[in-house]
Amino acid sequence: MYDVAVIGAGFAGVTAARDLSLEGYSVVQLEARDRIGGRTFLGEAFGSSVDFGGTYVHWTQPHVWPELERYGIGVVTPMEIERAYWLADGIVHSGTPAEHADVAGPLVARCLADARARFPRPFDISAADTSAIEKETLGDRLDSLNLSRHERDVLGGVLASLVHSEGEQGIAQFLFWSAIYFGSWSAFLEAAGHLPIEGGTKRLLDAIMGESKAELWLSTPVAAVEDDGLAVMVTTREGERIRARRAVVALPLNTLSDVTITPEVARPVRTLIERKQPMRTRKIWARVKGEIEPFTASAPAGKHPINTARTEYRHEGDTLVVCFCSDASAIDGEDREAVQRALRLFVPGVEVVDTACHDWAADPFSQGTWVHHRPGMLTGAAPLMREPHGRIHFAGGDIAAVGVGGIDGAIETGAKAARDIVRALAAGRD
Ligand SMILES: Cc1cc2nc3c(=O)[nH]c(=O)nc-3n(C[C@H](O)[C@H](O)[C@H](O)COP(=O)(O)OP(=O)(O)OC[C@H]3O[C@@H](n4cnc5c(N)ncnc54)[C@H](O)[C@@H]3O)c2cc1C
Repeated sequence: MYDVAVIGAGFAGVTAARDLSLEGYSVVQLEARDRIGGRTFLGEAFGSSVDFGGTYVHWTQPHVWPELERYGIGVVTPMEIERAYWLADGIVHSGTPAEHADVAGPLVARCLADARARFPRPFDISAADTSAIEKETLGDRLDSLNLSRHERDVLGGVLASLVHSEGEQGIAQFLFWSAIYFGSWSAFLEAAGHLPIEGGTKRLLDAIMGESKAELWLSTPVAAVEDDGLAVMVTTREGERIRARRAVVALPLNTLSDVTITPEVARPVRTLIERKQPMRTRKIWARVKGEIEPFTASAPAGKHPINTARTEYRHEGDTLVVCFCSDASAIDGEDREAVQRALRLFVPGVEVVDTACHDWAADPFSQGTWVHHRPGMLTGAAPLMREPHGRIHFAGGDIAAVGVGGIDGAIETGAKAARDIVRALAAGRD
């Protein structure tokens, strides 16, 4: 019998496995894919390495930053952006980033004006009454602002990299993210999407794994996790059974309905698992010919197949552009011509040489991208999942308390699960 079975080897799982194994516990880590990293994935494209999933970190993020410092890993300085394009009311506008901010800033401020009042102490979600906003979707909020079509498109464009479905995503998570950054959406965006890890996310994962003493089993999807009152029995899809004193379930929310959890979880948690979280976006890398002028571009969800694009790196005389598409089904990321057509709306004549992407929505071991909670879930079911369920401890960026939706949150929850287990086992609570 192992002390702990950790299921999933994304950032949450590898953090939990490292921390527990360094405390002297025997740990087995079961991962469905043939690689670690989950929704972060440093892959090969254009004769180089690019991150197909989670990428950006920031020094204001309290969990990932100490990890980078622990292993002496830096971040990449982003390319200075010179031009902004934004699609509004059917017309592409352009200006300097400051001119775009002047147009968009007041609209974002109106949309998220109550962020700090709703979440005065973001680490304590019960600090204020959130019941009203937890019934509200992003679409409800946009409708309530009485915006002109032009204004709604400008605002929709600023939010677009984080939108799949205005009618399904709760406004609460937008307000929460803004509140973490003292009510400044632009500060949140800078933290969430600016600084890639030098050498890619795999470098940090490998550093964590290098210290971990856990036994890693790749290509081992788990089918069931049962707390039988004495210990936890983990059953793989192949039928192998592994017994442990405790288990960490560090799986994407959208895959949890494929795993039988016994005893049954609380009803709100079951609802969260069954309804899944709605984010089915797409991230596409485009190699564009030449060293083009550094730009950002935005279009509201549903109004263009590419909703945000940004020049990211120079590469052998060309430029790598990262694109986010609100709806994965709206564009085939492998279709060079479709990507070129979509980018030409913003930058006429731009020549796309090659594209690369990973389909996170169709991937059975993610079934979506980063989490965005439906109304009611951020302050309802997610906090319940952060508490131990008998000997089973859930972890993952999808249920994080502060870093919800990101690498930082994955590390936050992996470390918390490890602490909870160390405390429980040290107290003799098997
Ligand atoms: C396109 C994209 C862009 C993103 N951009 C950013 C960003 O810039 N910055 C940021 O901070 N975050 C970003 N994110 C979010 C971030 O990547 C995730 O929040 C974070 O990596 C989640 O880590 P995790 O360990 O909770 O889950 P995951 O990384 O999903 O790990 C879960 C693991 O469980 C495994 N698994 C699934 N089912 C089973 C099973 N049945 N049995 C065993 N194993 C199983 C999976 O294979 C996976 O390895 C992005 C995500 C995507 C998809």
